[in-house]
Amino acid sequence: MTERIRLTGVSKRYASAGRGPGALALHDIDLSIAAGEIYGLIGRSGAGKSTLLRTINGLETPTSGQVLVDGVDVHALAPRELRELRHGIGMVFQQFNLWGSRTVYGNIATPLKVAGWKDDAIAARVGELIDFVGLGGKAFARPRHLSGGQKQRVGIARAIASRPSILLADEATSALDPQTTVEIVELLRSVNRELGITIVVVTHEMDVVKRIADRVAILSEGAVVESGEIHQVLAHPRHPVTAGLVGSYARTSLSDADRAELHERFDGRRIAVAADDAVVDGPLLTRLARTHGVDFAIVQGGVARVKGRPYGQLSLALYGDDGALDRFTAELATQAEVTSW
Ligand SMILES: Nc1ncnc2c1ncn2[C@@H]1O[C@H](COP(=O)(O)OP(=O)(O)OP(=O)(O)O)[C@@H](O)[C@H]1O
Repeated sequence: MTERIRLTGVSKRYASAGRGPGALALHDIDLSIAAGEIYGLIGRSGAGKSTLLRTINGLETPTSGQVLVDGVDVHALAPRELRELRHGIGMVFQQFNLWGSRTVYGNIATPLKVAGWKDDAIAARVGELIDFVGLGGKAFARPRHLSGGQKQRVGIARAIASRPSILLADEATSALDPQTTVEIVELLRSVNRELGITIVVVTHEMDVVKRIADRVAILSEGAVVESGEIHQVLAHPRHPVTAGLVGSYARTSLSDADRAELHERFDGRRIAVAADDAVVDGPLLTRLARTHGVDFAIVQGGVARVKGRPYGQLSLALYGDDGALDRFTAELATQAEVTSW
């Protein structure tokens, strides 16, 4: 694995408006992002996601710690070197940040002009990008005549115009409706797959990281509380903040209120089974139930998939005699994560 971005012990405290210390936006962040992957940073509003993203291209300076991009210490660079580094890092924004007075062509061409490209090279590159992002025929439209999704396509074309190796996406789909979000996520995936660009996606939407990320870090109050491969994190969240994000998204796990209510209705043996491959990609539950003479009802739960692999939870109420229930539960537990509720 070639490491593209590494953060070591990164903390950021904003200057306070008045007396006393300002907000501690980042606390001792360690993160490693590989070349060619899509890395998701998810967390609630105020968790520090944007601040973290902006330390990568030097828009924010950490109070302490180090940010390396391709081994180069971003915050030790002279201004001219930093400008150079930024040519290799594109960025897209929630509100698109297009120049309203310029056409689609003008928006995409501007960073190339600034970088000193010749006019004919710019024309060829912009034409190519307009096709790549699916805006054929719109070259001379102004942003006010474009939909949100089309504006973000321009934003993406502009961000990748000078062939960066990294793209930072700060809530790039948060201003879009669900269908347009899916389309923009697909475009970002093409940027990653076809152009080999490493992408860091900041979002508060679980559905977005689930669709796009290879790996994910969960931020809470300026700290990374959990990180790992996307399926692993969704299927087996270890931190309550992660479980909260996954649970409220997939609505699979029981809240305390659900549990209290369901306990009144189901006072026998109650188990929750993680919706692992073994449980939902085959007839394990019914087979074991038949073998051990047990019946069950699924009282709540859900199964979702990430990269084709299932995750989620099924809450069951079991019916049968104690010995049969013990044997059923014990055998099930050898193949799936089983808890009682
Ligand atoms: N320029 C600033 N000056 C002072 N405090 C700031 C500044 N920018 C952010 N903060 C504070 O730092 C913390 C992290 O903010 P940040 O914008 O990074 O979080 P976020 O997870 O991206 O949230 P959101 O999705 O709401 O933007 C918050 O407490 C915020 O109020």
